[in-house]
Amino acid sequence: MKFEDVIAMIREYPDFPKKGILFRDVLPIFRDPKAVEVLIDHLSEKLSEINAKNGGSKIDVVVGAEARGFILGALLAQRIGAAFVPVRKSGKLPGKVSSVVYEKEYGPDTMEVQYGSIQANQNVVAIDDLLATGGTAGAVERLVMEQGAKIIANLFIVELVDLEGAKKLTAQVYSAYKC
Ligand SMILES: O=P(O)(O)OC[C@H]1O[C@H](OP(=O)(O)OP(=O)(O)O)[C@H](O)[C@@H]1O
Ligand SMILES: Nc1ncnc2[nH]cnc12
Repeated sequence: MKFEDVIAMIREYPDFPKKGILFRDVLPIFRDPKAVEVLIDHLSEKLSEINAKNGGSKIDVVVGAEARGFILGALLAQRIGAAFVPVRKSGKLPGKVSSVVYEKEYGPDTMEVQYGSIQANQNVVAIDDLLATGGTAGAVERLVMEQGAKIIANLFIVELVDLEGAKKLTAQVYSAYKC
Protein backbone atom coordinates (compact mmCIF):
# COMPACT_ATOMS: atom_id res chain seq x y z
CA MET A 1 0.00 0.00 0.00
CA LYS A 2 1.26 3.47 -0.93
CA PHE A 3 0.97 6.59 1.21
CA GLU A 4 -1.48 8.10 -1.35
CA ASP A 5 -3.78 5.11 -0.77
CA VAL A 6 -3.82 5.91 2.96
CA ILE A 7 -4.78 9.54 2.32
CA ALA A 8 -7.53 8.35 -0.06
CA MET A 9 -9.14 6.56 2.91
CA ILE A 10 -10.06 9.92 4.52
CA ARG A 11 -13.82 10.48 4.09
CA GLU A 12 -15.55 13.82 3.75
CA TYR A 13 -18.91 14.57 5.38
CA PRO A 14 -20.58 17.83 4.30
CA ASP A 15 -22.47 19.77 6.99
CA PHE A 16 -21.05 17.81 9.97
CA PRO A 17 -21.15 18.56 12.88
CA LYS A 18 -23.00 21.63 11.63
CA LYS A 19 -24.03 23.27 8.37
CA GLY A 20 -21.14 24.69 6.34
CA ILE A 21 -18.42 22.40 7.78
CA LEU A 22 -16.84 19.78 5.52
CA PHE A 23 -15.74 17.22 8.10
CA ARG A 24 -12.61 15.17 7.27
CA ASP A 25 -12.89 11.76 8.93
CA VAL A 26 -9.53 9.96 9.36
CA LEU A 27 -11.00 7.01 11.32
CA PRO A 28 -11.23 4.62 8.30
CA ILE A 29 -7.40 4.55 8.27
CA PHE A 30 -7.38 2.91 11.71
CA ARG A 31 -9.58 0.06 10.52
CA ASP A 32 -6.70 -1.18 8.35
CA PRO A 33 -3.48 -2.21 10.17
CA LYS A 34 -1.41 -1.98 6.96
CA ALA A 35 -2.61 1.61 6.39
CA VAL A 36 -1.70 2.47 9.98
CA GLU A 37 1.79 1.05 9.43
CA VAL A 38 2.27 3.11 6.23
CA LEU A 39 0.97 6.25 7.96
CA ILE A 40 3.19 5.90 11.02
CA ASP A 41 6.20 5.05 8.79
CA HIS A 42 5.56 8.28 6.89
CA LEU A 43 5.07 10.51 9.94
CA SER A 44 8.06 9.06 11.80
CA GLU A 45 10.30 9.57 8.72
CA LYS A 46 9.19 13.21 8.42
CA LEU A 47 9.79 13.69 12.13
CA SER A 48 13.34 12.29 11.77
CA GLU A 49 14.02 14.76 8.93
CA ILE A 50 12.72 17.75 10.95
CA ASN A 51 14.59 16.62 14.05
CA ALA A 52 17.86 16.09 12.15
CA LYS A 53 17.66 19.66 10.80
CA ASN A 54 17.24 20.92 14.39
CA GLY A 55 20.34 19.15 15.68
CA GLY A 56 18.92 15.64 16.13
CA SER A 57 17.98 15.51 19.82
CA LYS A 58 16.30 12.46 21.34
CA ILE A 59 12.52 12.86 21.34
CA ASP A 60 11.39 12.16 24.90
CA VAL A 61 7.63 12.65 24.69
CA VAL A 62 4.83 12.55 22.13
CA VAL A 63 1.76 14.54 23.17
CA GLY A 64 -1.63 13.88 21.59
CA ALA A 65 -4.72 16.08 21.87
CA GLU A 66 -8.10 14.60 22.77
CA ALA A 67 -9.54 12.64 21.10
CA ARG A 68 -8.07 11.51 17.79
CA GLY A 69 -4.59 12.71 18.76
CA PHE A 70 -4.60 9.94 21.40
CA ILE A 71 -4.67 7.22 18.74
CA LEU A 72 -1.91 8.77 16.63
CA GLY A 73 0.14 9.84 19.62
CA ALA A 74 0.22 6.40 21.21
CA LEU A 75 1.17 4.75 17.90
CA LEU A 76 3.94 7.26 17.12
CA ALA A 77 5.32 7.18 20.68
CA GLN A 78 5.55 3.38 20.60
CA ARG A 79 7.27 3.51 17.18
CA ILE A 80 9.96 6.02 18.20
CA GLY A 81 10.45 4.76 21.76
CA ALA A 82 9.09 7.89 23.47
CA ALA A 83 6.58 8.44 26.28
CA PHE A 84 2.98 9.20 25.34
CA VAL A 85 1.25 12.02 27.22
CA PRO A 86 -2.40 12.95 26.61
CA VAL A 87 -3.68 16.53 26.59
CA ARG A 88 -7.34 16.49 27.60
CA LYS A 89 -10.31 18.79 27.79
CA SER A 90 -10.88 20.11 31.30
CA GLY A 91 -11.95 17.97 34.23
CA LYS A 92 -10.89 14.59 32.78
CA LEU A 93 -7.41 14.12 34.24
CA PRO A 94 -6.88 13.17 37.91
CA GLY A 95 -4.37 14.79 40.26
CA LYS A 96 -2.65 18.11 39.83
CA VAL A 97 -2.90 19.51 36.30
CA SER A 98 -1.58 22.44 34.26
CA SER A 99 -4.32 24.23 32.28
CA VAL A 100 -4.52 26.64 29.37
CA VAL A 101 -7.56 28.49 28.13
CA TYR A 102 -7.85 28.69 24.33
CA GLU A 103 -10.31 30.04 21.79
CA LYS A 104 -12.70 27.72 20.01
CA GLU A 105 -15.24 28.82 17.45
CA TYR A 106 -17.91 29.64 20.05
CA GLY A 107 -15.77 31.00 22.88
CA PRO A 108 -13.12 29.81 25.32
CA ASP A 109 -12.32 26.20 26.28
CA THR A 110 -9.65 24.64 28.54
CA MET A 111 -7.03 21.95 27.87
CA GLU A 112 -5.06 20.18 30.58
CA VAL A 113 -2.00 17.98 31.07
CA GLN A 114 -1.07 16.05 34.23
CA TYR A 115 1.46 17.98 36.24
CA GLY A 116 4.86 16.24 36.10
CA SER A 117 4.00 14.14 33.02
CA ILE A 118 6.34 16.34 30.94
CA GLN A 119 9.66 17.34 32.53
CA ALA A 120 11.55 20.59 32.00
CA ASN A 121 14.10 20.33 29.16
CA GLN A 122 12.44 17.30 27.56
CA ASN A 123 12.02 17.28 23.78
CA VAL A 124 8.39 16.95 22.80
CA VAL A 125 6.50 16.31 19.56
CA ALA A 126 2.78 17.11 19.26
CA ILE A 127 0.44 15.16 16.98
CA ASP A 128 -3.21 15.43 16.02
CA ASP A 129 -5.39 14.28 13.17
CA LEU A 130 -6.19 17.72 11.80
CA LEU A 131 -5.05 21.35 11.92
CA ALA A 132 -7.91 23.80 11.38
CA THR A 133 -7.76 27.21 13.15
CA GLY A 134 -4.77 26.11 15.23
CA GLY A 135 -6.60 26.80 18.51
CA THR A 136 -6.10 23.25 19.79
CA ALA A 137 -2.50 22.83 18.62
CA GLY A 138 -1.61 26.29 19.95
CA ALA A 139 -2.99 25.31 23.37
CA VAL A 140 -0.96 22.07 23.28
CA GLU A 141 2.22 24.02 22.44
CA ARG A 142 1.59 26.44 25.32
CA LEU A 143 1.04 23.59 27.79
CA VAL A 144 4.29 21.92 26.70
CA MET A 145 6.28 25.17 26.91
CA GLU A 146 4.79 25.99 30.33
CA GLN A 147 6.35 22.75 31.64
CA GLY A 148 9.74 24.13 30.54
CA ALA A 149 9.96 21.54 27.77
CA LYS A 150 10.91 22.14 24.13
CA ILE A 151 8.48 21.52 21.30
CA ILE A 152 10.30 20.11 18.28
CA ALA A 153 7.44 19.70 15.80
CA ASN A 154 3.68 19.61 15.28
CA LEU A 155 2.51 16.70 13.10
CA PHE A 156 -0.91 16.34 11.48
CA ILE A 157 -2.54 14.05 8.96
CA VAL A 158 -4.69 16.87 7.48
CA GLU A 159 -4.19 20.66 7.36
CA LEU A 160 -6.99 23.00 6.27
CA VAL A 161 -4.65 25.60 4.77
CA ASP A 162 -7.20 28.39 4.25
CA LEU A 163 -7.71 28.61 8.03
CA GLU A 164 -3.99 29.48 8.48
CA GLY A 165 -3.64 27.50 11.73
CA ALA A 166 0.10 26.98 11.13
CA LYS A 167 0.65 30.72 11.62
CA LYS A 168 -0.48 30.36 15.26
CA LEU A 169 2.18 27.75 16.01
CA THR A 170 5.72 28.26 17.24
CA ALA A 171 7.33 24.96 16.27
CA GLN A 172 7.65 23.53 12.79
CA VAL A 173 4.49 22.07 11.25
CA TYR A 174 4.29 18.98 9.04
CA SER A 175 0.95 17.97 7.54
CA ALA A 176 0.74 14.81 5.46
CA TYR A 177 -2.20 16.14 3.41
CA LYS A 178 -2.98 19.81 2.81
CA CYS A 179 -6.38 20.82 1.49
O1 LIG B 1 -7.33 23.68 14.78
P1 LIG B 1 -8.62 23.68 15.55
O2 LIG B 1 -9.60 24.70 15.04
O3 LIG B 1 -8.43 23.75 17.02
O4 LIG B 1 -9.34 22.28 15.22
C1 LIG B 1 -8.66 21.06 15.24
C2 LIG B 1 -9.16 20.17 16.34
O5 LIG B 1 -10.55 19.88 16.10
C3 LIG B 1 -10.73 18.46 16.17
O6 LIG B 1 -10.97 18.05 17.48
P2 LIG B 1 -12.33 18.39 18.25
O7 LIG B 1 -12.19 19.73 18.93
O8 LIG B 1 -13.46 18.20 17.28
O9 LIG B 1 -12.33 17.34 19.42
P3 LIG B 1 -12.53 15.73 19.43
O10 LIG B 1 -11.29 15.14 18.77
O11 LIG B 1 -12.57 15.43 20.90
O12 LIG B 1 -13.77 15.41 18.69
C4 LIG B 1 -9.39 17.91 15.70
O13 LIG B 1 -9.20 16.56 16.09
C5 LIG B 1 -8.41 18.85 16.32
O14 LIG B 1 -8.06 18.46 17.66
N1 LIG C 1 -13.26 20.10 8.97
C1 LIG C 1 -12.90 19.36 10.02
N2 LIG C 1 -12.88 18.01 9.91
C2 LIG C 1 -12.51 17.27 10.98
N3 LIG C 1 -12.17 17.77 12.18
C3 LIG C 1 -12.17 19.11 12.31
N4 LIG C 1 -11.84 19.91 13.37
C4 LIG C 1 -12.01 21.19 13.00
N5 LIG C 1 -12.44 21.25 11.70
C5 LIG C 1 -12.54 19.97 11.26
